[in-house]
Amino acid sequence: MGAVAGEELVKWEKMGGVGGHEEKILVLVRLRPLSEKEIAVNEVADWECINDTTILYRNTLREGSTFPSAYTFDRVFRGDCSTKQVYEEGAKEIALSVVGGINSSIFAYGQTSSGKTYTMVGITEYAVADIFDYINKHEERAFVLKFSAIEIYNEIIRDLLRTENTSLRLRDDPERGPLVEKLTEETLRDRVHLKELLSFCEAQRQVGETYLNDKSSRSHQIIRLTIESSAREFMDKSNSTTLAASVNFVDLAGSERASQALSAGSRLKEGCHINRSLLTLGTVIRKLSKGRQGHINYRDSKLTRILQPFLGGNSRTAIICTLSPTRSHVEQTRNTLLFACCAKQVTTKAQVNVVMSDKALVKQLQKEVTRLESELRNPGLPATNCDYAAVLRKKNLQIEKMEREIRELVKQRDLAQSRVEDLLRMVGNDQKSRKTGIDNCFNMQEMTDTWEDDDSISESSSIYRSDLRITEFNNPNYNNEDSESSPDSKLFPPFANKNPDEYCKEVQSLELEESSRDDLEYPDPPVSENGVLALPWYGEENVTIQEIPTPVNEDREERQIQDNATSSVLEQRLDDAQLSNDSPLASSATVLNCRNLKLTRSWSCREYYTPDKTEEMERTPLNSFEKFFPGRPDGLQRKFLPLTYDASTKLSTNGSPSSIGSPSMDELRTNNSRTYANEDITSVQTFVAGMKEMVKLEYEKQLVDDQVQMNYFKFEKNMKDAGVDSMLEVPGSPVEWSMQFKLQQREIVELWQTCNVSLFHRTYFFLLFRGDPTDSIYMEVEHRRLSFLKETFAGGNQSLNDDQTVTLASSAKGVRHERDMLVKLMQRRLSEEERKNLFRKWSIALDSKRRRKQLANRLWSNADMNHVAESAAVVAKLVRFTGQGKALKEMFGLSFTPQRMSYSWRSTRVSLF
Ligand SMILES: Nc1ncnc2c1ncn2[C@@H]1O[C@H](COP(=O)(O)OP(=O)(O)OP(=O)(O)O)[C@@H](O)[C@H]1O
Repeated sequence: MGAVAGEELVKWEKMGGVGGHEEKILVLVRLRPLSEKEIAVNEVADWECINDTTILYRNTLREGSTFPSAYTFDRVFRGDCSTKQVYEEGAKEIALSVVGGINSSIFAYGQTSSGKTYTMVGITEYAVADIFDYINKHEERAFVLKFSAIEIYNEIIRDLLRTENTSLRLRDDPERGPLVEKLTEETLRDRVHLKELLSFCEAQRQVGETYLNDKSSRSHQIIRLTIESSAREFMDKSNSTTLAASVNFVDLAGSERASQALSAGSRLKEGCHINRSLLTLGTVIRKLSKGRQGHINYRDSKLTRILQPFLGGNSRTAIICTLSPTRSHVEQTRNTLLFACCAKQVTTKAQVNVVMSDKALVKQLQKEVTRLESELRNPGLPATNCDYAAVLRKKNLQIEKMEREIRELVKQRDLAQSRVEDLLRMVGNDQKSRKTGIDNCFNMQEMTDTWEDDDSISESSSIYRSDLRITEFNNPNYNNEDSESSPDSKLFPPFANKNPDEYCKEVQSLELEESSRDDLEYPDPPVSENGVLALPWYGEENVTIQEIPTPVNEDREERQIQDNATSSVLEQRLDDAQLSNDSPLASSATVLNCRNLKLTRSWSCREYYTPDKTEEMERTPLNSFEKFFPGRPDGLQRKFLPLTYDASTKLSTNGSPSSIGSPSMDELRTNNSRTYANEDITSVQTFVAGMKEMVKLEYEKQLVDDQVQMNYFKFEKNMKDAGVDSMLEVPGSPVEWSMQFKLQQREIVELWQTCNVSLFHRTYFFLLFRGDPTDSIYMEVEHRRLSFLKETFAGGNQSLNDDQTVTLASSAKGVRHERDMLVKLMQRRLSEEERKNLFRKWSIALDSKRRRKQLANRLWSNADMNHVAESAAVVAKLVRFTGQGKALKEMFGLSFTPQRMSYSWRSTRVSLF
């Protein structure tokens, strides 16, 4: 035996020694034989150990039970096995770990009368005997054995070495774990002394007679033997160490059913406490078996608090589950087996507990004091070699910290940079949209190619083409009803009644492209195969629903912005432009040529440069605003109409309906000789000034990339100086911005309503700008634009839209036409069921007439926000608009005038909104 313990110690030291070693709890099952009493009443034994590890329930088939019939454990012992065998073949290895400085615990768990006490008494005796044998055989070591014993009776801790019935307190020691205060700890003199103490404890323990057990233990008993050992050779030496560990023999009280134990009175109360604490133990074991995740309720009972270190901590643990074989106890037996199954999964991490001698401790502390003193004397210098390691560690920590800071700063810089780019892009895209509108320069052939491909994937297609119709509805001769009967109207009703001389050219190309399509009535916008809305005015960030592709067949060389331009050229051009601002009649020669700008990252230029499509454009004198449009390359001049910006300007009207949508550069065209009289002109001027700063900054950004953040602040300042600060102000707190957004959104909705703005535009805008802080600038622009429009209409004036004037009446007519289109889209794009659902939702009687018309008329009919949201959802569904994409947002651009996004395709003008 001594050899076993010695080998055990060596093994444990090899396995990790002081560092600890994880292992599962050893689970043993012991089946007791039928008692005489049970045999007398013809009880049947339903359990059988079929081998050394498996126990079988024999009546599963008969009962048709859903419980498993066989259970496997580390070791099972049949009824005829002796306790000695159980000890030798199961618990011994664990119990004797204690002599090697490793804590160990042997539990007995099972229902009442299953044989726990019977087993534990034997196990304790054998273990103690082996321990003493070991001690006797290892005279080279000096051993000190201490004995203590407690019982937990009705949740009260009692010292079993004392006769008085005093309740002991339990406290948590930070180093030693749970401690029972004032517990008697006897130092053992010899084996006889231990036997006496064991007998004394047995006598002290609460035992009572129940129906199931004449001597039923009514408490949980924990006997602890603490063993300290030191090598005699080193005992008086400074480097002597002591191994110290405890072995716990735990005889739990047995779970019982009051009905079966026929307990009453104090027995019943005891039974309640026993069951409750065992339930907690079961819960703890179950949680531990799942890997110690979450809170483990050790503190729910004194038993689990005390056992905590032995259940999942620094201890080797064996649990002996004792079973009664009788059929009448089958349920309790199964519960015990389930507990055993959980216990099998629990791991503990035992370690060799080395205790330093006082002398060794003093010596080590003295060494530490010397080191600290030396450090104090030479604060800058490491006192010893080991200090170098400390200094190195410190430096490494500093380096790590600095690296973290650098990473953070880089992140901040990138953030600032992207913000600058966003702002520039917003301003730039506004220019782009204007430029696109003016220049008709995008590659419409590509567009056509893509939009021919797939109708099903076109998201906002109907808007695109529907707006084509809207534009053409500007023709006062157009008659919607008549168009139905016209063959041409099947293709493009808006064109049907146009004067052929006027429209023939415009329609021709569309007809050619569209004639093969089946559903030409509402042609879709350019969409690539992957669902990309191919609106080329986005250049690198081509307008997409899901993604942003690079335009196909892009003439890179032509688009490439010249890299050799200098800052002075840029400045000169800006000055020229400024000059032109002062002189509206400045010649086209002063137009900024973005190709000459050294703006390699200037999306505002290269994305629009498609000279091949604009060759026929005429060069005309430009107004100051146009001249400041940096995206215009040489040769892209086209015939500009005079800028009509003055709200008070009366223009001739042709009475053509037009819904008002997003602004375009077209409406900035005005007579060069016209004076800028109203305050909005100031906005344009300041915008121009801001643009100048923006271009400058773009240039600077390239030169001093690392100073992006500084440029950003400069940019902001310049824009502020230029009078557009309010538009660029980043909203304050999220709450503040949220409130501001909601307010502004409400006002915009009201203005849309007042100004008869295109329903499609409303839908797009409403779905795109949902309150992201970066939306603030778009919200502001939209608000200003609509306010201006409202004023214009209120003064009885007209606004110039494209080459047609827009009045409140014409806008209303445009909206009416949109509603007509929605009616048709409902028929085409919604199933009957979907339509019915919509009618129900919008309270339209299913048997009423012109239901689609009714619904279309209700959409966007008031400014209630719920109504608005629902209207937008319906329109979006009809036009297949998903409302995603930053690029789409940018499509709205920055503008200060009422305008439409107009694009031309060959000679055909197409309006987006
Ligand atoms: N393996 C066994 N072989 C023979 N007799 C046994 C065995 N196990 C238990 N017994 C007998 O069964 C009876 C009950 O045993 P024991 O008191 O140890 O049960 P227990 O589980 O401790 O019960 P309780 O929880 O009520 O204290 C005793 O008379 C005991 O001698």
